[in-house]
Amino acid sequence: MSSIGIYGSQGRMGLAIQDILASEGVRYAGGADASDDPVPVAQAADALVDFSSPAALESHLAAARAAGTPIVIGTTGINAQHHALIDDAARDIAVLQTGNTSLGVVLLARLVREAAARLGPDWDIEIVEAHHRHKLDAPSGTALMLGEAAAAGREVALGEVRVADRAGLSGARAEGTIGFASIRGGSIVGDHHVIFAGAGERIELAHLAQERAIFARGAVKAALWLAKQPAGRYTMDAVLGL
Ligand SMILES: NC(=O)C1=CN([C@@H]2O[C@H](COP(=O)(O)OP(=O)(O)OC[C@H]3O[C@@H](n4cnc5c(N)ncnc54)[C@H](OP(=O)(O)O)[C@@H]3O)[C@@H](O)[C@H]2O)C=CC1
Ligand SMILES: O=C(O)C1=N[C@H](C(=O)O)C[C@H](O)C1
Repeated sequence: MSSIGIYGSQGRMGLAIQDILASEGVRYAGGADASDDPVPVAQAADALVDFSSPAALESHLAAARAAGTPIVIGTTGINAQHHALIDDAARDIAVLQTGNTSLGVVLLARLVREAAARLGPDWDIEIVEAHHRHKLDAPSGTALMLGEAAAAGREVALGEVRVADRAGLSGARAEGTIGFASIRGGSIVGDHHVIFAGAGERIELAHLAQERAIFARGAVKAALWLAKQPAGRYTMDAVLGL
């Protein structure tokens, strides 16, 4: 039986993953949280999942690398420096980083890329996400992932067209930009709408998460798949065979 260790084990996602391990036929190798040493769990597990904090990413990657244990990074709010750390670790171990582990969102990103490629820049792209009141980062990792998909469809770099703040006298919308808006409230698990607004018509592609178990199942599936891969950086598309 394969075993999985969890960084962020006592958080919302950590507990959701622990809830489903037995039914997925997986052994729990233990977890680590803010005040714990990440090394023992890395040594005990066949694969790790990280749903904790960007501040912990460097030490979690170092522990996984030292133990030679593959790791799924689900933590969001990560920046270019974090991505460089992930690329570096992926020279020695298998690492999968994703803003969303659900099958539905991975497929949605495909559809967004396709729509963005077929609709010209006169179709404005806006991404609206809604999450629970406890979420720390914005835009969500998923919104950024969908933005990357839209930008890839248009063959532009997201960093050059991204607009995340329209407070104040922001002026008319610049053609070709991709806008982001974030809503926070109550217990919303995670909603994402990608709006393609044309002249006189609009297309909306959306994913509505109704329970955290969808992310937990995807994370476990990814970890079991990753445990069999050689060193390298992977995405959920590969896990799901898309
Ligand atoms: N990719 C995906 O599909 C999904 C990603 N997420 C992302 O996962 C992350 C966690 O979300 P969620 O479970 O809701 O958050 P929670 O705040 O509920 O849990 C975070 C957990 O991480 C631990 N933690 C915080 N800081 C550190 C640290 N420095 N070192 C080790 N552990 C730490 C906390 O431990 P302590 O309590 O001791 O501080 C806590 O157990 C977020 O970034 C979120 O956006 C969430 C859902 C799906
Ligand atoms: O913090 C959350 O809860 C979630 N975070 C991820 C994100 O930032 O996109 C995934 C999911 O939407 C839930």
